[in-house]
Amino acid sequence: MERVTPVYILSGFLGSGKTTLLQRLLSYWKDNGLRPAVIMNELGDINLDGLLVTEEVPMAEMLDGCICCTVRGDLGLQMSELVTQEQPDLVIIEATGAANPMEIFDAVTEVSLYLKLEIKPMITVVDSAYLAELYESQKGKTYRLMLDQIRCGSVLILNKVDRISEEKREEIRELLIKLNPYAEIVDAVKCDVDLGVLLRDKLKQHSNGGVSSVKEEYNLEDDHEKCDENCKHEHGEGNEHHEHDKDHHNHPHTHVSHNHVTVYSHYFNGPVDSVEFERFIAELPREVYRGKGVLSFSDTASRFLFQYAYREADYLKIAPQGDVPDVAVFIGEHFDQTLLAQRLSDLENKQSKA
Ligand SMILES: Nc1nc2c(ncn2[C@@H]2O[C@H](COP(=O)(O)OP(=O)(O)OP(=O)(O)O)[C@@H](O)[C@H]2O)c(=O)[nH]1
Repeated sequence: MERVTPVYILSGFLGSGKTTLLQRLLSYWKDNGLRPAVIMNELGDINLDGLLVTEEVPMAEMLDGCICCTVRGDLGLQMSELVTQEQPDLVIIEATGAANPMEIFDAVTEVSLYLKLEIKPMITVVDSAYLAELYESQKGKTYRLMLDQIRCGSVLILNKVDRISEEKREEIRELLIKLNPYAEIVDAVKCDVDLGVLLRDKLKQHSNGGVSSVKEEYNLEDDHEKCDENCKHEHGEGNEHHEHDKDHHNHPHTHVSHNHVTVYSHYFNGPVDSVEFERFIAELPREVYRGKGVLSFSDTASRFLFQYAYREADYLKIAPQGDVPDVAVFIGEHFDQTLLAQRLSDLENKQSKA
């Protein structure tokens, strides 16, 4: 009998903790004798999150665009290569934090028309601190996207509760219940949740979902028009996304646009001073809400994976395999990319003169 491959989808805003959860899920499945495969989608042209996934996990990359619109057409090919060549026990898709969740469901459902897939209900990771802030003003595209991601999740991981008060946590929990009364809500720090319970009980009840049943269950409107609008915008005149050189080693600065979302990648010519870089990160404009990269610092021998999410920075020592350039990717809404480029070039120049 032809095997059916379960597909899990991880949704959640940029920097909410999807990769953190992915790492936990992969170890859990491995400990339980299963062989998962991963599809990673990144808005930028480099897969930095993939550096955190061990080499034995088969992985397909969908870079330089969003699974819900610009690179949507690649999903079928990536999925079919993974499923036929690797024959994994399951596939997990980490969408970009900017992805419209209904469009991801639609894209996976299209693929399931010709590949035997069991589409598992969506897991949405919620950045409780960021949501708490946006809830105050209750406006903006980021806020609306977060709400859509919450409405589509069957399990909502209320992550980063270490960053909010007990009182706020209750407020946000109530908001989640109001937005999505069907979902299981699990509070977490660093997505540390009981995965046995999550996968065995909480996700089981909605399995065999797929886009139509999820839509019926949650009474969701079809968002196609909205996405088409995004796509038109992306393919419109003057969009650098289709013009830039795919070979990042020859092209130091790239930028794409996911409607309101701006991505800027900076490839470094050499090491920079760690203190100066930390200062640069601390002074990032508020419109930049996500940053990640691999860096060599002139004042330390190691290389670092740096993370910046909702004004919190984190540096992890790494020794990446293969040819990984020094790069920093910044994601935000309408921020001034030339200013960032200038400041980073200044850091590089200062270093080369030192
Ligand atoms: N304070 C705090 N930080 C967290 C928590 N969970 C994750 N982080 C940090 O948040 C940053 C982003 O986490 P990721 O797991 O990479 O987030 P993501 O959703 O995969 O990010 P994108 O792929 O860019 O959308 C990292 O520096 C994590 O260490 C948490 O519960 N509390």
